[in-house]
Amino acid sequence: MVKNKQTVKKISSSKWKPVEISGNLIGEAGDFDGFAGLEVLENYDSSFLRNSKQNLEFSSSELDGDVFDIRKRKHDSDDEEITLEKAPPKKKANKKKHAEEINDNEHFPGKFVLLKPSNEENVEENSEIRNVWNEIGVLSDEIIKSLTEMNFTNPTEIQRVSIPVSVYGKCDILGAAPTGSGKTLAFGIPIVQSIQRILSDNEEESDELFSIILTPTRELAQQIHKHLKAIAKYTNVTIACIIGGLATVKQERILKSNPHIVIGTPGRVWELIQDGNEHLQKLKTLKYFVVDETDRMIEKGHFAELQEILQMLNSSDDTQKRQNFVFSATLTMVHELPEYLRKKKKQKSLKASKDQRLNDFISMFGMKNPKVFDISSQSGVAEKLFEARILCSLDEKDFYLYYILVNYPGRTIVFCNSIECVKRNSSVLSHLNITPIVLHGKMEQKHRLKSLEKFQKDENSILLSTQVAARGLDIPNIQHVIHYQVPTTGEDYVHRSGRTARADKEGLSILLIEPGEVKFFVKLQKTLGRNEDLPIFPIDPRIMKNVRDRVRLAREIEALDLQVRRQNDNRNWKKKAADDIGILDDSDDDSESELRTNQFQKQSNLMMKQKKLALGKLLAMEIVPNNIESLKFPISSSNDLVKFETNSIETVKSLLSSEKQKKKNGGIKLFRKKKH
Ligand SMILES: Nc1ncnc2c1ncn2[C@@H]1O[C@H](COP(=O)(O)OP(=O)(O)OP(=O)(O)O)[C@@H](O)[C@H]1O
Repeated sequence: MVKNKQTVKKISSSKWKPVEISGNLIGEAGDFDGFAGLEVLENYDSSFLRNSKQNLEFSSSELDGDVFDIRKRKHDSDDEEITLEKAPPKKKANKKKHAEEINDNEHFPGKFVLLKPSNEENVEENSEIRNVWNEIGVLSDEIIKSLTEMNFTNPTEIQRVSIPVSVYGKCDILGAAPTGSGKTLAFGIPIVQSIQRILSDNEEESDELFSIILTPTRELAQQIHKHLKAIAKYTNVTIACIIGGLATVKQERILKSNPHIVIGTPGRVWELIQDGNEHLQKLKTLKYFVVDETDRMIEKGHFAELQEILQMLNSSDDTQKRQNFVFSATLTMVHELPEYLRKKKKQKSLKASKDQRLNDFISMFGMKNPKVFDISSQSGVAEKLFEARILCSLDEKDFYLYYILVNYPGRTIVFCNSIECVKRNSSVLSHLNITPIVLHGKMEQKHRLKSLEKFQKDENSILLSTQVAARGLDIPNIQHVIHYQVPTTGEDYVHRSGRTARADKEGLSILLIEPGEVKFFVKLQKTLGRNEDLPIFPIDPRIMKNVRDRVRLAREIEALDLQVRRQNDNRNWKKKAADDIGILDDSDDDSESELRTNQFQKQSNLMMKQKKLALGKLLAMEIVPNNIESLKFPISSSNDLVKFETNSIETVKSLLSSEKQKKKNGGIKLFRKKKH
């Protein structure tokens, strides 16, 4: 009967208690075809399985034999069996309220049972969703209730594989999964559930600091705060957000209420620790530590404070009890090491291997029992992301940007590499009656938040942003991401593009490349391990003529506007300087220059007025000529005829299908990323 005895490590009886496991778990138990119950049992947290009387009776009787066949009971046709030591007889459980009677000898004969907090009233109404989520482990009713409310009927892939190991195994987790694949809840659910469990064990209210979650941007911290509050809505787990740019006093007040989870940016968290904040001093006994977007967090600019926090954490005696979560879409992306790490490691090679990279994280975070889940796609980007590019001169970038924005409505983010570029594009687009929302790191925090709020309200809004919006932001239904400039690293490209095509939706990323940026594009493709070019986004030349006329006028207006602004600034500066040192501004030279300035301004204003009038006329006309839909246009890459589509994703799809057809016929390469 027992065929696989030797494949199972003996588990000491003192550690063994029953767990109901349905569905597959991922771990190291390769011998069991992905069924990782054993790994879980080896590492499980004993507090998780405090038994009620009924459970004890059940477990004792069920384990009253030397062989316990988890697998057979799940899959009757399988003949593989698993040997476990029998459970020792137990004393009666003392906290009955905590142990829900989900084990039922009749319904689950022979199943191990995991105990969890009870909330009977929700059981029925959520049973369907519960069943699906229970495939990966038993979540509390309160969490199931939240998931139901959020309409999250299934765990995502990263949640499915990592939650059981986090919850049962209490392992440190290194998780790499595509953008928009639900990594937040992959660490959020286990943490909230574990704290909920501890709290219900302790009957009294707890003022412990259980978890700190660090993120690279303030907006991301706030988003995670909102997300975790939603999942913890029906639990008594309390969560606070501590970020820079907001009043410290207010945040200190929040910390006085001793939240169980603190989410924040490393700068502000470290500042408050240094200021001796009482609650944050409990950091040394932290149970769950998360560094989201970890690869970004170890880059210059964030690393200093994170390192301080890590030093404090790792110097504690309780380090071994801490569970660490390290997540990013680009965690395992092999890239050039930052210079300071290279120096530290005295490494000549610019590239770190994937293993080296993971080992760096493991030692940096003092992980003792790490499990790696790398489910990132081969192409590095989200599964449903369509990608395209446009190669053009620097001067033409504005034309193509406007072309896309005006022809393809839908929520769009345009990424620029600098604040200056964001400001300049914002001015040009405003003259074209497109009012983009602006976001960059030099804006006041409250304006940053307002920008994001505004962006989320209008389904056709356009956000012009620097890198600050690249990571983690989860804004629903973003149709396009336009890279106005080529991002300087593969990671930046993946994260920027990842603002669209989230949570199983389709999205499109378009790169605008000028000749000077080709080298960056090639580097980026290399980092992403690609050897095929991206498809060229089809541009209808019949529309381009109108686009050029409009954009040229808008740029001329912008240039005049800029000159006038500069002159005004200059005049104000001179006046202020004269006032400051008490000089009267009435010399002949000064009045002559003043006269010249006034004259120039008058002329500029007049020209501006004329140009605005001309532009107004153009803007009042249709940009897409009549009957355009009925006539196809040739695309520059192949001279094939393409139909003008009003949906950008459909445009790329139809292009891809014709490329595919050609490839079938032995023609050119197919550019679309391959599924792995
Ligand atoms: N199980 C689920 N079912 C449906 N939607 C989900 C599920 N889990 C998370 N989501 C939703 O998917 C979206 C993306 O999740 P999340 O922001 O956690 O992605 P991410 O993997 O962290 O992305 P990024 O790498 O860009 O930070 C969110 O809107 C989230 O609410």
